[in-house]
Amino acid sequence: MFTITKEFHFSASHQLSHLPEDHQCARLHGHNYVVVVELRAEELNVDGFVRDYGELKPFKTYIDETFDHRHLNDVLDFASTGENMARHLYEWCAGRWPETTAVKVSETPKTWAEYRP
Ligand SMILES: Nc1nc2c(c(=O)[nH]1)N=C([C@H](O)[C@H](O)COP(=O)(O)OP(=O)(O)OP(=O)(O)O)CN2
Ligand SMILES: [Zn+2]
Repeated sequence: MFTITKEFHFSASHQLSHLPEDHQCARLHGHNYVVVVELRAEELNVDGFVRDYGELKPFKTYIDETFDHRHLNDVLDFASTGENMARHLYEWCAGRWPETTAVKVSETPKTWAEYRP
């Protein structure tokens, strides 16, 4: 089994308004997000790739245009927890690249949320 990963970055603000008022994440704040997409294949293609990293460029475009320097509450119809973001981004990738196996999202240098169905 072969596994490849590629990392993407964006900066955004959000507010987890469903949390109690005294929760720090209920306040408006921002993160420098890191997203890692993982793809797997039993066999390599004729180029020796699981998939060319360059083919993931539309994901960078999607992230840049949809999330970068935006307020996530304005662009998402679900609460922007790391877990929900990871699932949303996994579904976006898996709909295009069937080799997608997981997406991880980091909000801070110490935290990671992963969606792996
Ligand atoms: N399971 C989750 N818990 C939390 C999420 C999340 O998405 N999933 N999000 C947040 C906050 O938005 C943010 O990520 C901050 O989290 P936290 O690590 O608690 O904050 P600090 O960086 O201030 O933590 P320190 O331990 O003080 O460094 C919260 N929880
Ligand atoms: Zn946050």
